[in-house]
Amino acid sequence: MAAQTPIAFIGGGNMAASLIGGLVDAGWRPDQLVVAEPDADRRADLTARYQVRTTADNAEATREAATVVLAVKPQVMETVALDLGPVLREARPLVISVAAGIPLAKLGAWLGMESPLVRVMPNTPALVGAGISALCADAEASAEHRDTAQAVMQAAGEVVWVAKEEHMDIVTAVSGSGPAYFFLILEALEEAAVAEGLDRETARTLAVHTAGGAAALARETGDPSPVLKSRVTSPGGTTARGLEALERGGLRTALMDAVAAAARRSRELGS
Ligand SMILES: NC(=O)C1=CN([C@@H]2O[C@H](COP(=O)(O)OP(=O)(O)OC[C@H]3O[C@@H](n4cnc5c(N)ncnc54)[C@H](OP(=O)(O)O)[C@@H]3O)[C@@H](O)[C@H]2O)C=CC1
Ligand SMILES: O=C(O)[C@@H]1CCC=N1
Repeated sequence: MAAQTPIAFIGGGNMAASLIGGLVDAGWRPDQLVVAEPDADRRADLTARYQVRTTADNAEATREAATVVLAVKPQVMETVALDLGPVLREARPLVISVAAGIPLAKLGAWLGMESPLVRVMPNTPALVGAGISALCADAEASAEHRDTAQAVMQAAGEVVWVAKEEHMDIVTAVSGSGPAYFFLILEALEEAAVAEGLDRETARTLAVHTAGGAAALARETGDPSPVLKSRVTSPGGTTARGLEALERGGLRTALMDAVAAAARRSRELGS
């Protein structure tokens, strides 16, 4: 049967919704997307927000698709993949998994097919076209499959290819989970400003624009982080005192621990 719906999402949770929002914003027509999701409220919400078609039936969504994005939790991936295997083996769409930790070989064994499979680690800024996705594919994936996966993910932001699949656990800990680290910093900065006497709206505006501005400066100049940091830090000034307090408080070590812990969890999810 000819593929009528280019992309089916299996699982319509937070990550799928972020990708769908990014794709629709980037010009994908809602009728090119279908979402299989067990929760009726969630299905209604996705249709209301993005006008995409939804179904509770994973196999039905899969049969129509040229590309299938597996966006369920790693803990339910085995069940979902074992169920969908026969349909996927017959329809032969490109399968993209966004699940943390699950290696391609394991997914392939559950599905009963080795290829075409692409493993992707996206992040939620995909919703506003500002995501970054790391991709890796097995040796069997053709250039066409890689190009298709890249085109889908590029609609939601930047992409990087990762040569060694084992590095996907580190990617997950840095850019997959990373938005949450920055949101924690934003939350703390906002609270601190309010505690010092600023109104909340002004505090939030300052915190969000400062984070966005710092990221834009790093991206557009390409200058190393220590150099950018030193340009903010006037000798004997305010920033030096602030940075001293952050180092004393262990922010650097805490971030290193966070990435190590998240990468460890990714490996656990895949074992
Ligand atoms: N959130 C993020 O920032 C990122 C997440 N990911 C990956 O994306 C995947 C989804 O994560 P996330 O969106 O956060 O999780 P969510 O729980 O928000 O989404 C998963 C969705 O899948 C649904 N679901 C459960 N069982 C099935 C099933 N058998 N068939 C179809 N759908 C099902 C869930 O429904 P119900 O709630 O009713 O169980 C839920 O709506 C994970 O593998 C995660 O590792 C990757 C990168 C970033
Ligand atoms: O928290 C998680 O497990 C997922 C993977 C990366 C971001 N969210």
